[in-house]
Amino acid sequence: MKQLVIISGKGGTGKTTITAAIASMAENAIIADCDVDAPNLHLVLEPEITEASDFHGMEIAHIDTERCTGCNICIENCNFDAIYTDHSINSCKCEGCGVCEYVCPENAIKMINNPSGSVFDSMTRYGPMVHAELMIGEEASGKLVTAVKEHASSLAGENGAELIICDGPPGTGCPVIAAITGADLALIVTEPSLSGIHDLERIIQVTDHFRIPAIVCINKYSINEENTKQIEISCKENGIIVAGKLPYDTIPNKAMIGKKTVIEYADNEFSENLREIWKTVRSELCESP
Ligand SMILES: Nc1ncnc2c1ncn2[C@@H]1O[C@H](COP(=O)(O)OP(=O)(O)OP(=O)(O)O)[C@@H](O)[C@H]1O
Ligand code: SF4
Ligand code: SF4
Repeated sequence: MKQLVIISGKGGTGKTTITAAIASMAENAIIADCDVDAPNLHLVLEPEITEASDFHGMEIAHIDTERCTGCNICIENCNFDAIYTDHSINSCKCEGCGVCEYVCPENAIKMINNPSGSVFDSMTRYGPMVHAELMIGEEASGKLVTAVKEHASSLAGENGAELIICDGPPGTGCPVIAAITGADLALIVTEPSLSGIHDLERIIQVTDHFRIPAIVCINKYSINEENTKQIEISCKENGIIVAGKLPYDTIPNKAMIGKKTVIEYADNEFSENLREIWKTVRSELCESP
């Protein structure tokens, strides 16, 4: 079984548009929305949830009021002002450091699991999908990405799937690292804006560092053909394959509004370009060790 992750560095370059299109062309695949901070693949693929499970990001403190003598040592030692004067915990402020549990002379504090999101196993018209949501204000999205990928792997095992397609998060931080971990290939969707080029360089440093083979797709290339050329030259110099280019077009927006993938929405040059990109991605996946 192979794992493809679609990432970009810069947000809004078209990862989800391209992931949804690939999901509609791939066969025998599991789709995983690893953009857990701002998931939107479900808007196009309209999954029906078959199972929901709680996600516990990090532990937070809990005070047993029966044991507590009110000495305030915990309040004095909490660096996050997370303990109220009535010795209850502000769950939004608690960082789960465990200092209060350590200093409490009455052993009145325990660290407990804090539900901070959900993972959903679902079914779409293109096969099983895993997605997730974080509760408002919750962090630990890297751990939630890992949970989504674990669910996707076990669904892949149950269904005998040959491929997991992960829509990755933007950026280069912890959630991205969680998303690319174990991937056989990263498809980097970039755009020829200055920030797109800058973030392309940064995300390639990340994939290089973790030794994940990467190829590039230049989306919205027509917004700046000079910069597009620059990206192509730089990829060539660095031995990175450019799987294809897509022009700026109204099709992706119209398709998204109609809850369709670009492949479902249009049968024209734009969708043909996407089919060619998928062919290249598939052959690179087959060649990955
Ligand atoms: N080739 C294109 N031409 C014009 N608009 C496009 C093109 N590709 C994508 N878009 C539009 O750009 C916007 C962002 O696309 P999309 O949501 O796929 O990006 P993303 O990288 O997944 O974003 P995020 O970082 O927020 O997850 C959407 O409105 C989409 O319709
Ligand atoms: S340190 Fe322990 S006993 Fe003291 S106020 Fe905090 S919870 Fe209560
Ligand atoms: S676990 Fe850390 S952050 Fe949370 S209440 Fe205790 S001392 Fe404060």
